[in-house]
Amino acid sequence: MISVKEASMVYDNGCRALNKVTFRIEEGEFVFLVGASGSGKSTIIKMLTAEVRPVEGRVLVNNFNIGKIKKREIPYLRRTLGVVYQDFRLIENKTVYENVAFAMRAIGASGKAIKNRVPYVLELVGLIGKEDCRPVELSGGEQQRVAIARALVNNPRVIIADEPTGNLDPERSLELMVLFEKINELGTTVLIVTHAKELVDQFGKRVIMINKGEVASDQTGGYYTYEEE
Ligand SMILES: Nc1ncnc2c1ncn2[C@@H]1O[C@H](COP(=O)(O)OP(=O)(O)OP(=O)(O)O)[C@@H](O)[C@H]1O
Repeated sequence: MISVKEASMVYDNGCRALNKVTFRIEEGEFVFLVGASGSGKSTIIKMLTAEVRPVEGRVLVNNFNIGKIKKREIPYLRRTLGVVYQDFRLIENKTVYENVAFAMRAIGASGKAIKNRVPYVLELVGLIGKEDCRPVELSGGEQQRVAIARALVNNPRVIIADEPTGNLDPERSLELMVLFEKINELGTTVLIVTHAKELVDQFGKRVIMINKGEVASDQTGGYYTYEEE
């Protein structure tokens, strides 16, 4: 569960990126986070992953209090979150299988657990047959699926994706959103930052719109609009 209450965030240079932001995301929800460039979406993601801290207000993520979290607790917070970035961030000299298995090894999973789990997530994201490929041998959409498999492999409670379709064509973007929907149906909470207006409208999910560091609207049902400055 994610609970953000009256949270503000100010960068070191004095830029007030978030101003008294409030929203709550329950277990199992599917939420789009939208807003113009510079409105504060990435800052919200950074706050949820404890890369930055609120200067006021309260932010709870899966029972961790981000304002008070100790440095040594941050890896445990992050294990409850699977984060997917626009630029994939895969390890270039490892295969698809190894990229995903690596995330399990990093938290000390047994060889047996890895052998059981990795094929399951690769099948879930539609990458069976690509296990031995290196990222350079894959399309953009396939690379993004590897990133999603890696984010999912440790069974996080929440998947957070920052512009996951930013580098994909409309057809691949739609397929990717369908995959996120499937992951959500299997029980994982999904939070997606996106500029892909058509997709957001098409899926009819809850949409939180950020404008100049504040929540401008929070409603379910798709259609949204904002002015790019
Ligand atoms: N490291 C930083 N130091 C100082 N100011 C920053 C930093 N990162 C972001 N900002 C500022 O904070 C505000 C919010 O930025 P943020 O990256 O959260 O926006 P965004 O909605 O994710 O934009 P985009 O859609 O372009 O990725 C902007 O005014 C930006 O200039």
